[in-house]
Amino acid sequence: MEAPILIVEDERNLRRVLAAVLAAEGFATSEAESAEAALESIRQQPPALILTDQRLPGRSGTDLLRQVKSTYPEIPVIITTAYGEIEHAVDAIKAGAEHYLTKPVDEGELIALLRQVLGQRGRVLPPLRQEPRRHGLIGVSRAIETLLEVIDLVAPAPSNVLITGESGTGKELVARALHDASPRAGQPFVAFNCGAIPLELVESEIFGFERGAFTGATRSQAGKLEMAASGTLFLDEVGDMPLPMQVKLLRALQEREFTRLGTHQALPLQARIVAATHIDLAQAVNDGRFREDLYYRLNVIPLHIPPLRERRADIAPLVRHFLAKISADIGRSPPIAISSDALAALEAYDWPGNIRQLENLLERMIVLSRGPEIRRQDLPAELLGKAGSDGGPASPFDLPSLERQTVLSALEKTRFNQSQAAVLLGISRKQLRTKMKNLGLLGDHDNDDDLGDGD
Ligand SMILES: Nc1ncnc2c1ncn2[C@@H]1O[C@H](COP(=O)(O)OP(=O)(O)OP(=O)(O)O)[C@@H](O)[C@H]1O
Repeated sequence: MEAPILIVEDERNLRRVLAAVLAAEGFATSEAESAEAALESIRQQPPALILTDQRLPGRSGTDLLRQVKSTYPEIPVIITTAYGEIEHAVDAIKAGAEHYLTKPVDEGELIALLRQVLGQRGRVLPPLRQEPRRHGLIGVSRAIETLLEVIDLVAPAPSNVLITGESGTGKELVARALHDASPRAGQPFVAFNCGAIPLELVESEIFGFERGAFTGATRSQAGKLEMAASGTLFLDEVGDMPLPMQVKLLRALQEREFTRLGTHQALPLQARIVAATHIDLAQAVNDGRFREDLYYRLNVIPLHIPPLRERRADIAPLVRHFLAKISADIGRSPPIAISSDALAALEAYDWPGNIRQLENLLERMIVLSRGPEIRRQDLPAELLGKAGSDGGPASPFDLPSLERQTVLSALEKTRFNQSQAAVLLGISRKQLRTKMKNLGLLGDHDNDDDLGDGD
């Protein structure tokens, strides 16, 4: 589950209001009424971000900030100060706060700032609020319209769904949409990438384990199935699930119960399973790499998302959506525009990495661009086809993008767990951190110890 935003505020009503505002925007929250309570809460569950009032009983918000920065330097902190106490805000920024907000806090400003700070750290952000029926899925193509209709149709059913589509086509987004449109919306949505980690870990991650179940199991832990409760368990890259684990998952689905490793006590399986794969699972069944019986269990309702090149009508609305969203996330106002010939080039390109590639490219261009709009000549050569690669001046966006995208995508797939991302990339965690540093994905103050991992 996503790490929460920790709200530290001694005024109970204000704290509850802030929590409600953030929850309505889709953020998980936790609360503390003092610096001491906050430190305890951080020890138990490191938050994605801390939003703390400067004025607290006992130790101040700035004291809390200093303490957090010395032990958990990667956790961003936003301080709220009373109007007229700007000197506290200055102290806080000097002590390492990412930002400050003056009270009364403007809700829109707070949300925009949170999205910006968390987005910069690569956190998964809740989708921007959209008209309800579109579930955050941008697009005007027939394919998207059909997808939306099917989502509304199948969301209420308990049946398992198998989402297929190339990498970056929006499988996880669709899985979340299915969850949000279902009666399970109030329950957790838990995502798990089956391809990211070795067999022993897949099993303990999905089923959980009891203390002493294996060497190193120093405490009991609930698995993803248990965490999903009556919500949705999203099994990404299910085609990569090791065969022995497929057998165990099948048994759990058939018997509607499972056990944590190291115990015989059965727990009921209540979650809906939404699985996704970018490989041809039917082919994997033929090749003996995927169990046929499990395939049928998961594929009760198949949902296919076509690649972007087969629905080019969606490119322009997606570009407009990302230009506005990314500009807002990085605090760029007015949002950056795009020239019509640049847009035409984007519409003509084949997008092997689909929407994720489009989103990443636009982000890079917005961050690096100084002008008011993205022009055709700013686009990377590979996007302009042969005409672009004629030895003209190198585009400023032609950075070592492939490596960056590979690293980012591994991190995204593992929800920013660096150890798992390193396994995925086949390099050591240390090598990964060096790469991240070189690619500007790690701040200078990011520690080299184990605290660097995401949730
Ligand atoms: N129709 C859409 N409208 C808006 N954003 C989209 C759409 N489709 C995908 N995206 C965005 O594109 C990015 C990639 O989507 P997502 O992670 O869901 O893809 P995926 O198919 O699960 O990828 P992978 O197979 O690599 O895990 C996300 O940031 C997602 O929000």
